[in-house]
This record gives sequence, structure tokens and C-alpha cells, in this order.
Amino acid sequence: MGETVGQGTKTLSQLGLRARDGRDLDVTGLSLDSRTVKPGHLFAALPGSAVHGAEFIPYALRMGAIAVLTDRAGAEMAASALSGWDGAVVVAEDARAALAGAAALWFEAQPEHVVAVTGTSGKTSVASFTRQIWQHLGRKAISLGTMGVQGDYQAKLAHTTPDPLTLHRILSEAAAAGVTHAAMEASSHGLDQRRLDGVRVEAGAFTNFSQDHLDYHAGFDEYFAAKALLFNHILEDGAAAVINIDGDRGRQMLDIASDRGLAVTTVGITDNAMLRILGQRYDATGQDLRFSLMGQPHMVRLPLIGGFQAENVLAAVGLALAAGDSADAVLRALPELHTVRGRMQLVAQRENGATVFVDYAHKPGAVVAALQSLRPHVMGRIVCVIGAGGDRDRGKRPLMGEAARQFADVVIVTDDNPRTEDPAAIRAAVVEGAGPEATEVADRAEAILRGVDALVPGDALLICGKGHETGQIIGNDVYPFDDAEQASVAVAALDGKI
Ligand SMILES: CC(=O)N[C@H]1[C@@H](OP(=O)(O)OP(=O)(O)OC[C@H]2O[C@@H](n3ccc(=O)[nH]c3=O)[C@H](O)[C@@H]2O)O[C@H](CO)[C@@H](O)[C@@H]1O[C@H](C)C(=O)N[C@@H](C)C(=O)N[C@H](CCC(=O)O)C(=O)O
Ligand SMILES: Nc1ncnc2c1ncn2[C@@H]1O[C@H](COP(=O)(O)OP(=O)(O)OP(=O)(O)O)[C@@H](O)[C@H]1O
Ligand SMILES: N[C@H](CCC[C@H](N)C(=O)O)C(=O)O
Ligand SMILES: [Mg+2]
Repeated sequence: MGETVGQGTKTLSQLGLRARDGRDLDVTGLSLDSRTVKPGHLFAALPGSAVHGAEFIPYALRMGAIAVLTDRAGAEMAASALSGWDGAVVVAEDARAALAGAAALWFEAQPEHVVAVTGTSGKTSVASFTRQIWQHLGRKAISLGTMGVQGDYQAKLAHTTPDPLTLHRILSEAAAAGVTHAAMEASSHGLDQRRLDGVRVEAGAFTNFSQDHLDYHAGFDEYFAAKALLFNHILEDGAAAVINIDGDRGRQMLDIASDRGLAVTTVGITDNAMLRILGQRYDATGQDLRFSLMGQPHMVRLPLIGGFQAENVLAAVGLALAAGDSADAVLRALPELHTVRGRMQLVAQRENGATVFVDYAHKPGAVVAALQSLRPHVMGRIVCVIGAGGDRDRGKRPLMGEAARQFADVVIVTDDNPRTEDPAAIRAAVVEGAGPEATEVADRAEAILRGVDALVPGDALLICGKGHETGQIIGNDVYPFDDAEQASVAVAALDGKI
């Protein structure tokens, strides 16, 4: 799935495309991978990070492609395969954007209200909270992102922001199923690769900015620029923007949104934020939040662990208001919100009362936020089990270890998803930051068992990095593994229940 779609036919011009010889052929489907091309398809030969899709044009032609969409470099690369071919060649300045536009026109239907959220951390949570608010108001709603498609239409996704063919297919299927409201995550890869182009987004949110994905983006500024595309490129004129202005990058995004003339709602603890956090009181099961909306104070009980969840909730409030619901209705839904699986989720409790949480913190900023925000909920020590994924940004590993050393009392370094890297080398990089007092336990199940074993009354264990994931990727294989399940097993074993 994903790389191809096809049902019925459309002409190139109906897809917003123009062949270089001006002919307007019918196409029977769209493919962005040569291996999924069927007779009559348009093959999008896109520039990739490993290869240029144009390398596969001869193969796509053999498979029966009737049209090829590519960029200038691709057309040059495939010049000999394309010369004398009787299909249509579309050369676009930005072939990714052209494909996304074509996908939007292929499917046409989208939920009436689509909002999108970007930022280094909190996208999944904000999208889920927004969808939950809508569902409490009786709207037919979905959230779409890292957790797949959830809500009144459901599907699995391989990516946080899927390729445009998958994305537009899902939006149209959801619309056909009666979904009127969709909240989606806009990942920096997705924005950079124009996967969301053509989606009619009526409101965008920005959460925060810290280090991630520097294996993909050239630097912090390029990573930020990708996120800014939501506000200076994707959002329609007159759309709304909900921006957390607590950090420098938030204020920078505010300027970008204001310059664009978007209707901005600001969020944060900052004095002049329109949705402003006034105070938070924490206990073992959640928090009381005092906040103001356009100057009016409100109190709400949130069954959510972690101070940052209040920022995520207020961003969701901003999006729900921007999509047209009334403040009264939206505020009534808040006490019903529940956490996203694997986000500061209480997964087990020992007989002595000590608690175990699973969190998806897999970047330095998230580790700091998760540990710092757990602290006021915990009277005793915080034990932290942490590792880092292989084949991803290497620079973040020592920083994640350092964050654990700084904000946890006991640190156990273990494997995350080593993928094709040497697990011991990844652990060593994490230990570099975690310091000599950290314990290294390669096997993740054993690390969790040791973490649980260390808990005395009042303590809490935070298992970082894998959140909702149900597999551990070692080499190219995926082995069943679920942090929440391992925590329950460890608690049961140590408390003598199995
Ligand atoms: C780095 C990255 O984002 N890569 C994405 C990108 O692939 P690429 O440009 O690197 O592809 P490539 O391998 O160089 O190939 C170039 C082109 O040739 C085509 N091809 C390739 C082989 C072939 O036989 N025939 C063929 O036509 C490919 O379909 C592609 O269009 O375009 C592909 C098609 O859309 C994506 O599947 C692929 O996602 C890869 C698998 C991926 O893992 N991406 C991750 C990092 C990602 O996108 N993550 C974000 C953020 C997650 C987060 O929030 O943390 C996400 O939104 O999920
Ligand atoms: N507002 C926030 N500020 C700081 N950290 C946060 C915030 N929200 C979530 N986090 C941390 O980031 C982790 C991931 O949260 P979430 O899945 O909502 O974000 P995301 O942006 O979708 O992440 P990803 O890009 O990995 O999918 C959480 O488990 C938590 O540790
Ligand atoms: N979407 C993120 C998830 C990382 C999760 C973490 N467990 C890891 O494997 O690094 C990525 O692919 O970079
Ligand atoms: Mg996410």
C-alpha cells in the first residue's frame, strides 16, 4: 500500500499536470514506486535521499506507465529512455509538490475540517487531544500520525506523515465514512518532502523546538525551516495558527505566521499568551490546571501526568476553537481527555505503591521534559531506563544520557531499536552522557526488571524511548517487545504474583 493508487481514470490536466508536448492523456492511477506501477499509470520519479527515482523510469515504462512525472534532473537522467517513448512526460520544478497536488485532485474529498500540528515533541499528543475533544462534542473525527489513523475511521500507517498518495487516499476514505474533522501530525520529513501539499488545512499548531532528525536536516535552521513550511506554505490564506510562544523558536514562528496574515492564537506560560497556563498542581494521578482563555481564568482537572501535557492540551483547545467549536463546549470536554498510549502512561504499580511509567521520549528535549515533569508527581526517587535508536541522529545519544543523569536519580542504559548498528556502540554513546554511575544492561527486558526491582515506596520508574511500540528492531528483524507488558511482567514477578 501507499506507493500506488488507482481506480477510474483522470486526465493529466484534471490532475493539474501538463505534459511537455501538451498532450492530455488519461491515466489509470498514480505510483511513486516503480515496483507498483500498473498499465496506464503515471509514475512519479522523485528525487530521493539515496537515489533519484528517475533511475527506475525504464522499469516503470516496461511495467506499462503511460506518463512520467519528474523534475529537470530526472528528465535529464532518463533522457535516453524517454526519447522516442510515446507516453507523456511531465517535468515539474518541484516534482514532489506536483505529485501531492495530483494526489489531492485524484481523490478530491477531504474532511471538511483538517488541522495539522508540527513541533519537535507533542505532535501525537496534540493531534490525539484535538480528536478526543471533537469526539466528545459528537463530531466524527480522526487523528492521523505516529499512532496510525485513530477515531471514527482507523488505519495503520508506516509513517507519521504518510506519502501523499496514502495521505490523500486516507483523507478521502475518512470523508466517505462521514468523518468531518481530522487532526494530523506534520512531521519535518513530511513537510520537507511536500507530503502534505494539497491538503486543505484550516489551522496549524506549533508546539516546541529542540534537537531531532539532524541526520536528515542539514542543521537546526534547516530543521526549523521545514517546520515553518506548515505556516508559510501549507496553510490556506486566512487560516488560523496556534503557536506556543514560550521558546525563541516559538516567537520566530509567531512572526512567520503574523507576516503571512494568519489568525494567530498564542499558547504558553508567557504573560501575553492568549491561552495561558496560570498554574499547575500535581499529584499521583494527574494535575489541576489553572489557565486563562482570552483573559478569563478557568480551572480544570486533567488526568494526565507531566506538566507539558497542559501545553499540549491548550494547543488542542486552540485548534478546536479555530475549527469552529465554542469555548464552552471545548472546555467541557477537557476533564475527559486521556493520555496517548506510551506518553507518560502509568503502566504498572508495585505492591509497595511505587509506580512505573512508559514514555516515548527518544530525543534529548523530550527526555528532559519527561523526567522534569514527572518529578512533582513523585515523592521518592526517579529511576530511568533509557537507550537510543540505531540508524538515527547519532548526536542525540550522549545528550539523552546526559539528560537522564541530570534529571533522574538512578539511570539504567539499555538497547532501544539498534536496527543495523552495533548495540554496544550505541549504548556506549548514551553512557558517555549518562556518566560512570549509570548501569549498563544490554537486554531491555532485564533492564526493566532491574529498574522495577530498584523501586522502594514513593519511587517511580520511567521507561523512555519506545512508548507505544510493540516490537524491537534488531538488524532488519522485528521482535515482539512492549515496554508496558514487560513492566507488568516484572512487577508481577518481583511481587511474587507469578
Ligand atoms: C528519509 C526519508 O524520509 N525517506 C523517504 C523518501 O525516500 P527517499 O527519497 O529516501 O527514497 P530513495 O530510496 O532515495 O528513492 C527515491 C525514489 O525512488 C523510488 N524508487 C526506489 C526504488 C525502486 O525500486 N523504485 C523506485 O521507484 C522511491 O519510491 C523514491 O520515490 O520517500 C519515500 C517515499 O515517500 C519514503 O518512503 C521514505 O521514507 C523512509 C522509508 C523513512 O524511513 N522515513 C522516515 C525517516 C520519516 O519520514 N519519518 C518521519 C518523521 C518521524 C518522526 O516524527 O520522528 C515520518 O513522517 O514518519
Ligand atoms: N509539549 C511537550 N514538550 C516537551 N516534551 C513533550 C511535549 N509533549 C510530549 N513530549 C515528550 O515527547 C514524547 C513524544 O510525545 P508525542 O508523541 O506527543 O510527540 P511527537 O512530536 O508526536 O513525537 P514523534 O515525532 O516522536 O512522533 C513524549 O513521550 C514526551 O516525552
Ligand atoms: N519516528 C522516530 C521514532 C524513534 C523511536 C525510537 N524508539 C527509535 O527507534 O529511535 C524515528 O523513526 O526516528
Ligand atoms: Mg508523533
